[in-house]
Amino acid sequence: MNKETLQQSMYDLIVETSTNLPKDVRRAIRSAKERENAGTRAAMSLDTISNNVKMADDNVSPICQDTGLPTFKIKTPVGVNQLEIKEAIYAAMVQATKDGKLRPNSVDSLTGANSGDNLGLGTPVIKFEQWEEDYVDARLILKGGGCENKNIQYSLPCELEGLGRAGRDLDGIRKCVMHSVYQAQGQGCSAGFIGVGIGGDRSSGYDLAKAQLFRSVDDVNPNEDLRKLEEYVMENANELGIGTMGFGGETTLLGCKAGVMNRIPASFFVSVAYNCWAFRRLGVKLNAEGGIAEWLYQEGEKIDLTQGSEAELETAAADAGEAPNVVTLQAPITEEQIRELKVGDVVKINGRMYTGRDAIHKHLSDNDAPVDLDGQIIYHCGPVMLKDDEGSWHVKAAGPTTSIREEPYQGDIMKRFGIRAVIGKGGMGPKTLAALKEHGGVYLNAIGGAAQYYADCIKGVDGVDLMQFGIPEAMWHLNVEGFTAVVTMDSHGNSLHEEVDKSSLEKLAQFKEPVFK
Ligand SMILES: O=C(O)C[C@H](O)C(=O)O
Ligand code: SF4
Repeated sequence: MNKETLQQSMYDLIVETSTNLPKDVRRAIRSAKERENAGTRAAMSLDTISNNVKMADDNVSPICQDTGLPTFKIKTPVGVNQLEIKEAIYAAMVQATKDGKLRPNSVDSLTGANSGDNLGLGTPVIKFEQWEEDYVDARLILKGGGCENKNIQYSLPCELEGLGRAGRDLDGIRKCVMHSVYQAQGQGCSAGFIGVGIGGDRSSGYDLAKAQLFRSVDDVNPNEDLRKLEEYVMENANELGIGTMGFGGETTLLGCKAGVMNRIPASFFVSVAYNCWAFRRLGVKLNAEGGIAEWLYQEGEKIDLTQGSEAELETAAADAGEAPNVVTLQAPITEEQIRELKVGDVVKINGRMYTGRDAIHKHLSDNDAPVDLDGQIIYHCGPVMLKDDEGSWHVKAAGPTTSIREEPYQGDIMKRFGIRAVIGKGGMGPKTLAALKEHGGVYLNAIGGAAQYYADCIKGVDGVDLMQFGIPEAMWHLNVEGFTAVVTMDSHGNSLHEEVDKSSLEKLAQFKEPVFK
């Protein structure tokens, strides 16, 4: 294979995967849109997601700012030099990072240092397999961290909330899979896709689960039992009412694929890999020179998800038929302004906000803030940023990150620094809810994965602090216009997340009775 050609193919695979949602995934999202009633929060979120998918495609920019842990699966004929392919992938990763198609995402687990180019111990993941065909098949998945954190592994038999005993049989497996969807709530940017691995050990079980994510969304499982399981889960998981982003709604799951392998007598694992709606996985067949001969997962027409969608965030109703209260906020915000906000209100933000995620929250818990945060807004976000030749920073992608990781710190930090609003996704827990009430704060849920949509609202980067934490973790000072999010936790003790969790658990309990005997 020609070195340059191969490297270009790997680069194209990375860029396409990051920026262009596959056709099978688009089909699944379109069906979800068709099921949601116009005017609901779920329909509104799906419209934002649809716009975002189109913007990413048009701008050739990341669909979601979290370009994940890139995982390559490569099948090679006997005699092909796998080391050459590895080198080409490494070089393509570095280039794609420089070009803002990937976020620098490889972090030293002990020191926290970001390698800056996506290379490092264990990153990217490249798995090779030999096969009898005479061409190379290269596939890539960019699976982000929020959904990865919602993966779950069950060891049968076990007791499950809502569902009771899950035994060592197909019905026990069914219960685990239903539970896996419930426990993810909106935090993995639902509606999601799940890969289920039945059997194996703890590591091969997860590998099998993840391998299912390389199946086409609309294929049919050739194993009769697994086909029934997949169909059952698709039909019933959507009854849980978790909905897009966990806002409640008709579609919670967009795909379910299960695979099976043998186990040893003592172990019986059911492993579930959860993937967000931003299901970025593509593949190519290579020719003898290393050029792209064919793209995979691209059968059928390419759906423009924005076609036929009209609802905008601000016109969407909190409940069908009822227009939401739309409030414009500009920092510094007063306690009175915050106390007026209620769950379901739509907020449009103009002016300044500061990004802060994991490293910043830990830092602020025992250090002073680099800026005055009194009355200010914190955005849980790790953007993709590029510096131009003049040294100015530009936002390439900037959606929210999962807020629950900041639960141990958030309440204390808000009170200590006088922060009035935090924006993120997936909601937060009781400690933050109590702090919002006591201090007069609000939690705003942005649409997870809508990184282009939000990047477009950011009109300028006014500064940056704590760059030592790396690009995704630094505190960026952003100037925004019309940045839209929904109040999901208010200062009166109300939490939409708590409500949806409670009602979905009640619904989960309806699936307690045996189905597969
Ligand atoms: O790291 C991020 O930017 C987001 C992450 O994928 C998440 O879902 O929390
Ligand atoms: S922010 Fe949401 S859409 Fe993006 S990688 Fe994380 S889970 Fe996926």
